[in-house]
Amino acid sequence: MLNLLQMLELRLNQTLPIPLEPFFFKYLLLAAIFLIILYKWPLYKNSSIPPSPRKLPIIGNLHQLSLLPHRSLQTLSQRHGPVMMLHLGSRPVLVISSAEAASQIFKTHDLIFSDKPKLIFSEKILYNYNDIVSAPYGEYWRQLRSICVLNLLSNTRIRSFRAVRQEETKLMISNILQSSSSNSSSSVLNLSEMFMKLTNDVICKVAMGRKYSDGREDGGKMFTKLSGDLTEIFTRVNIGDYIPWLAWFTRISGLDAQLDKLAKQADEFLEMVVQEHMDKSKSGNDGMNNNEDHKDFVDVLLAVQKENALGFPIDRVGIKAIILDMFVAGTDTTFTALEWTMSELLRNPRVMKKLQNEVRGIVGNRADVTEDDLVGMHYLKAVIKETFRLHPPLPLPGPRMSRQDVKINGYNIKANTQVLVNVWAIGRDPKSYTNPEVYEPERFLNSGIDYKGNDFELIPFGGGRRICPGIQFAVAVKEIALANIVHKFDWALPHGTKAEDLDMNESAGLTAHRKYPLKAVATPHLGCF
Ligand code: HEM
Repeated sequence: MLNLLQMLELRLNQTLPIPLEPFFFKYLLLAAIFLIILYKWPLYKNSSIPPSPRKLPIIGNLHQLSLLPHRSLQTLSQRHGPVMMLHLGSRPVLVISSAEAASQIFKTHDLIFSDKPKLIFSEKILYNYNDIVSAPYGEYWRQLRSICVLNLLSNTRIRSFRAVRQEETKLMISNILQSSSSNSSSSVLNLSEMFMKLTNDVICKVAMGRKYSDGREDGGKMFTKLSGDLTEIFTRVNIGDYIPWLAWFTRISGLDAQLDKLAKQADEFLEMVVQEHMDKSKSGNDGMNNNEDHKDFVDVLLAVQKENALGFPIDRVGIKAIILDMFVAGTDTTFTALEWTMSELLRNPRVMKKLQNEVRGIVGNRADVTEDDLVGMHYLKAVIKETFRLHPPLPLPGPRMSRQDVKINGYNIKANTQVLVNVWAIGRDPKSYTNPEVYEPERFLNSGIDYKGNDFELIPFGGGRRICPGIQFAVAVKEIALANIVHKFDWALPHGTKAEDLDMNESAGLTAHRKYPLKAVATPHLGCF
């Protein structure tokens, strides 16, 4: 080292017009080394703040995120650890990538992390944070959530919609049967489209009393356009949410105007739905809706409003915001879950066969699988868990926010820090699962691990007090659809595509759909029709 310094000193003295004092030279060199170390040295050498990849001025770490941020974040966390601090623009964002660290967010410090940050999407579309998904933690959120949990998504209410699930599944099965018996190219089914229609129809019927997917004049067209636009807008990142002084970009990029237009369309549609329900109720023309079992969500919410049943008022905006939440949070996620499950089954014929054996063993040649049959289908439940593990529909759920300073893994986290829990990376963590990249439902057969928020290695629905209230709703739709599909048909990929060649890429956006729709060919199973 000393020799190297002396050589450098000699070299510089030969190059520069004035000779350097040896004393000055050494200090110059030491300063340079110090600066290099400071630049190279990761921030986490300061043990009180979480490790952090090197950031650039202004954009912070934004350049390190790809269109599939859960994958880029997994790679970064493999270098920097399961508790890592990024800067998205000027915004510090804590990224959590292990079950242990997630338990600190969702359990140990759940109350501190129960807030949501302000994002332009929520402001414009979700009634200025007046819905459940984006409301700040506090009394208003608690009230809406309790309406949702007690009145809309309770076990009793979910059970009461059993007939809707069965009926819509039956319709899907008859559409599959129709296509499969034609010998034309239409016998290749677009399963993604079918699953989307199924979940949309179930949620429309349950929430608003009827389907809107038929494209009819009275709301159908409006709804179809609205749900397409909502899905599209989820793929857009608003740079102004991360670099506040670039908020003007939201305006010139057209996003601002697009959000305003979408918000107006959504409100017009919901206003029409609520008004229709009120008119029916006034005219006494709401048919069976006096029967608690046949009430849709709008009926229930109007009754809660009228009777002040929960001891606090709920206004019209609150009602519309809750109904909108059911779509925004419920349709895309549930359909995506079905899409990935069927993709994995087509890619893993061994698992498909084993599942078919279980379902056919229980149901036999009866025409329909009923919800009572599902109780004994343990392999089906393992298949669903394994798919949630590898393909959580929300790989990186919307951020939470810390409400006060707190310590995570010994690191100081300041109040108002956004937190992203990388659910996708947690499901593939080799510390929690052996051969994590392999699709193997058997791993859940003799395991108590569930997705209801207590086992942090499997958290597709999040955790803590803001855990998804729609778990049962989503799983009920998924189980009955899946069991019927594998019971009644044998499945193959189109045009002789080999199972291992099925494209499994994800699309960009908050919900990770398949990048390309899932297409397959169905052959009716003898004796099931
Ligand atoms: C497979 C389907 C679904 C998945 C994977 C899913 C996942 C999630 C996740 C990850 C969260 C955020 C939780 C957190 O921050 O910890 C959430 C919140 C929420 N979900 Fe779901 N969800 C699904 C279906 C549904 C359905 C069917 C509904 C309603 C009908 C629903 C309604 C909600 C609501 C209202 C919230 C906000 C809860 C709050 O902030 O208090 N979800 N969901």
